[in-house]
Order: sequence, then C-alpha cells, then structure tokens
Amino acid sequence: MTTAQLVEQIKKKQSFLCIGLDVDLNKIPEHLLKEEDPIFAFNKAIIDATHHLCVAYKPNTAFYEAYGLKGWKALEKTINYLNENHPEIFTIADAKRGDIGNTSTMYAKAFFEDLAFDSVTVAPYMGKDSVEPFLAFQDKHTIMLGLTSNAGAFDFQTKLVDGKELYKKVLETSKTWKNSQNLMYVVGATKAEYLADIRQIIPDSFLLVPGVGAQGGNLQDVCKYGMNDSVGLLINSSRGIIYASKDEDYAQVAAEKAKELQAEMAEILSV
Ligand SMILES: O=C(O)c1cc(=O)[nH]c(=O)n1[C@@H]1O[C@H](COP(=O)(O)O)[C@@H](O)[C@H]1O
Repeated sequence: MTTAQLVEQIKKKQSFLCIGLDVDLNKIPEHLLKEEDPIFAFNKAIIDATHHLCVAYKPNTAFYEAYGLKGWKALEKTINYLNENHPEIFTIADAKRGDIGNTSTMYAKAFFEDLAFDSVTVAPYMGKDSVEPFLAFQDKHTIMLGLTSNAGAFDFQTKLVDGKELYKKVLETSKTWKNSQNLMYVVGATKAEYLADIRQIIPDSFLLVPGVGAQGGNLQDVCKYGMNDSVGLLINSSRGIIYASKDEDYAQVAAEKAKELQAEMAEILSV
C-alpha cells in the first residue's frame, strides 16, 4: 500500500487508529482455547468487529513467536485473512528487526514477501547497512524506532552525542539513506512533548505512535504536536482495545473501545 492510499483511507474512515494484535493465550476468553487455532479465532473476531474503525493492524511478532510453529501459523493466517478480506488495511509486522545487510534482506523477504505485510518495524542501532535492505522494497514501509515509549528510552536515545540527542541524530541520518522515502518512524505516545522537535526533523513522515491506553499516553497531546498536513499519524492501542473484556462479548467490547478512539480522532480531524 502506498502512503497516498493510506491517507485516503484515513480521510474516508475518519480514523488513524492502528489496533495491536498482541495475543496472549492467558488473556483471551477461555472458550476460545477449545478452538483448533485460538489465536487466529481471536484475531478474526477482533478484525471482523473493528475493521471499519481503524486503518491498520499491528501484530507484534513476539506474541506469535512465543507459541512456536503454531504461533507463526496463526500470524500467517492473520495476515492472509487481512490481505484477502481487507486489502484497504495497512498492515504492520512489529518485529523490530535489523542486522548485517544480507541478514536484513532475509528479514525483509520474510515480512514483505513470504508474509506480505505492508511494513515492518526495525531497530536502527546497527546503522545504514542494516536498514537499507528493508528500504529497497518498493511500496513497502520500514518503520524505524525514533523515540520509544518505554522508560528505557532515556538510557540511550535522549543522551547527548556531540551536543545533540542521539534520537535526533538517528532521525537526521536516516534521511540520507537510499530510498528513505520508504521510512516511517515510531514515537511513543508517552513522549508527546518531544513531537514538536521531531516534526522539525521529519515534517512529512508518517509516525507510528504506540502507548495510548495501557501505557498512559494522551491522544490529544500526540495530535497537537505530531499531526501534519496529511495527518501523518497512526495511533496504536493493543491491550486497551483487545482485552477490554475477557467474556464472550470481547469482540463487541473491543469495537466499543475502538469506536471511542475513532470518534475522538474524527473530532480532531474535523477542526
Ligand atoms: O514498535 C512498537 O510498536 C512499539 C514501540 C514503542 O516504543 N513502544 C511500544 O509499546 N511498542 C509496541 O506497541 C504495542 C503497545 O501495546 P499496548 O501498550 O498494549 O497498547 C506493543 O506491541 C509494543 O511492543
């Protein structure tokens, strides 16, 4: 999916919501555990109930890898279900990869070709030659960690290097890489006060913003400082939506939670 198509969907649905499919078998309704593939059954019900309210889904691969072959199979079924039934949805493999060049190429093939995701999250720590192999894929997007939502972000990312915060250097440097137009960036919703500075460096890029809901980030603050002329934001909520109920009505309650966020977004878009 191109960025222009994503913006079109945002305008059509009046939503820039991304729903995180971080499936933990200890947190899903018990009756699903009898299903042949409980993870996929859970995802399918969530997708069926919420796809009209969001523009993206983000399965975090850790939650699938933790269940071995069965988990990977459920991830494959989930992305295939989305691509077959909802090609208008932007898909994010939250895998946070990045390695020496030839290895990164294989990671990119895994998520862009074998699993046919639109995008993958990548950690920039190994530098240019670890990220460029992802950027080489046309109409695919590499979502690089910019400033993360967790407390540990202050351990390295905000430290001064030659008088400048490291995360700013990373953002600036990434703009010089080949096919940098395929980059998007992760900025945690808990770091909304940094967004004005971040927008000075990357005014036009899309930002994936996790951390609203369970981590306490605020949607209004993120939009105030992070939104650009083409919206430029995908706001992710995982636990706050998918685990809002552990009963049989979980998908309906998830849709209610998604609707609350979508309504807030529609209001922001209308002013
Ligand atoms: O790359 C991410 O998506 C990510 C980056 C970050 O800085 N913080 C962060 O929470 N995430 C992911 O976003 C999701 C947040 O989930 P909830 O806190 O349950 O909404 C998880 O899948 C995290 O791994």
